[in-house]
Amino acid sequence: MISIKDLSKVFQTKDQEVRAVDDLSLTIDKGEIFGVIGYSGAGKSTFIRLLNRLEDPTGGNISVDDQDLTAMNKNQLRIARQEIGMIFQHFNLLWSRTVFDNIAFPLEIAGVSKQERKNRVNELIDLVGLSGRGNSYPSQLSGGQKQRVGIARALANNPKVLLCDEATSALDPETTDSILDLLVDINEKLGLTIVLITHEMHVIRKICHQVAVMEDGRIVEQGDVLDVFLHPKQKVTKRFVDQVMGDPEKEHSLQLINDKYQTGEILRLHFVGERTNQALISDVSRKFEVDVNILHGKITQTQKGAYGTMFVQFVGEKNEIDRAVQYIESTSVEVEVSPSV
Ligand SMILES: Nc1ncnc2c1ncn2[C@@H]1O[C@H](COP(=O)(O)OP(=O)(O)OP(=O)(O)O)[C@@H](O)[C@H]1O
Repeated sequence: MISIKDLSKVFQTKDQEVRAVDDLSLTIDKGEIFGVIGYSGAGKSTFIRLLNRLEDPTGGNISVDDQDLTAMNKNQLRIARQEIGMIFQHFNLLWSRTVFDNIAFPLEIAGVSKQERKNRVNELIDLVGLSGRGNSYPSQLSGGQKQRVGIARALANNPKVLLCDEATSALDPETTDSILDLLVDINEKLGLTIVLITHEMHVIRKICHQVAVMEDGRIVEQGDVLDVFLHPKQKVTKRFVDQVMGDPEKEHSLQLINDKYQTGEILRLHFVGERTNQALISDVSRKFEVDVNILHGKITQTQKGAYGTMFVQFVGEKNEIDRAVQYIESTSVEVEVSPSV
């Protein structure tokens, strides 16, 4: 769907050359929610602006649906851009226009008739959950509502790709979640490919299928969100994973657990997929003669299922504990008995 090859952007300032994007290659599949995460200065904004040529590359190619964006002239680019919607951190709405007229704007530019515009805008207002607010002005809306207008406007021309430039960074955590839910909803309903940049791992965890970690203009790690969460390789990736998970073993030393709970058996459960912790724990207590105490842990949900670590204590006959452990081993949950410090 999107194929990026050897993409570079060099900014020439008075006294130095900045390689904001440095020889970057990436493939993004159709229908995917693809997140790029990095700290400030990593080159994320430059990267996403290159994807619709708001920024012209110094080198390399970008193809969307086998169309080479980098080879297009202005006129071809104008048409191609109708297939690529974009939303921004600070919404970029037209303040003197109503919600309705903001969303209608790209349709006016595309030469869509008045009646068709009206139908399409009303449809979009409903899709983003702003029914009844068509006549409001942006200044009368909350941050979350403004971003909903931004999303509706970006979707007006039925794009195949939606680019999100730190779309939730200006919003509080609850509003962030509702906007992220809306993006997932749109991705599922419309089969839209979404590329987002962020510095928040929470955003990646909650909605992305794939993640790329960016540092100094390059992708230093990339993969399935769950895989990257489970096996972060680079230091920078580990720091991002710690942002949402903390490190359960650091926070609560195993030694402490072992000292405190000396009866039964201590187990470390590692959730890596579909099963939720509640289902497994209640299954075990129902099926076997063991008491299960949850001691400590953190499980989080990603688009590909639950993941995280949990420490539990099983109390009961050794025989029953062994059977319960065998049962857990037959599931997707990894189990370690008497984990070492
Ligand atoms: N127009 C420009 N002229 C010169 N240097 C630039 C320009 N735009 C970006 N840069 C430089 O390119 C590098 C990458 O910047 P970019 O804004 O893409 O990073 P970022 O990861 O999006 O960070 P932030 O989230 O802080 O915007 C930085 O060193 C920045 O100073």
